[in-house]
Amino acid sequence: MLNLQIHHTQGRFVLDVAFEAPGTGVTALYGPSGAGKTSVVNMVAGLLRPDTGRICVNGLCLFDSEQGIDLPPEKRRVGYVFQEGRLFPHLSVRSNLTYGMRRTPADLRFVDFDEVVSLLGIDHLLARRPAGLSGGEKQRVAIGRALLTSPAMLLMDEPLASLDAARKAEVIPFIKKLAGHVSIPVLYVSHEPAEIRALATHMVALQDGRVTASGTPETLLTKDALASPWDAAEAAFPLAVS
Ligand SMILES: Nc1ncnc2c1ncn2[C@@H]1O[C@H](COP(=O)(O)OP(=O)(O)OP(=O)(O)O)[C@@H](O)[C@H]1O
Repeated sequence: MLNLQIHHTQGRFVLDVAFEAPGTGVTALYGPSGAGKTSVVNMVAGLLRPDTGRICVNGLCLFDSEQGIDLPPEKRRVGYVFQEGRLFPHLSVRSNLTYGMRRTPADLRFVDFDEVVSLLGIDHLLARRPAGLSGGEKQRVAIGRALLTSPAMLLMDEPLASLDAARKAEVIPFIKKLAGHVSIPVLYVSHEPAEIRALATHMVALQDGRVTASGTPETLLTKDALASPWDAAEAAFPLAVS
């Protein structure tokens, strides 16, 4: 189970978020630009410190302001996949993959190199450098690198945002397969309903720094349940720029 309850003020933006999500499978963090999705993910990763609150993953507390717990990022055992992969350009795909694995103590490793390479279909890419990969291939390698640290949780912040529709369709089945393969929670930021329907078993909708809904994509991604705040925001945008 992921239990999160945070309060944080950054500039004029107030984040007041609380939700529970399953301890395995993909939970989508859904909402329009500026809702606070990346801030939440960065707080789980330990890159941003909430003013107050509590963040626990499957019984391990990463942050608890009342108890004075604030684990540094390297102690949180969280794998992070960013929008644009951020692979090391000077290293081969194999060395990119083994980078995090080598930094994880042997007794904490539960993910096997060959297993991940086969799961993500990247065996034929191992000798190449990132510059010689397509966008979809780069993201599959970035996912493999994060997974090979044997994380207690995987954070994915719009990992498909830089890809076109065909590349997205190529990567989604791999993410789905890996989420079914490992028993850790995956927190997946997206503002695309189709992506969420394809991948997530649970979703949390954010708007203006608050949770507006939490439940299954099937129940929440209906026009009545979620469309109105989005439609209103999107309808206002063209007026604002005209
Ligand atoms: N360091 C900061 N100081 C002040 N405000 C900030 C800071 N970082 C983020 N914000 C504000 O916090 C709000 C939430 O930002 P965040 O990046 O978490 O949203 P998001 O939902 O991930 O958006 P997007 O989908 O565009 O990435 C925004 O209004 C942003 O301008």
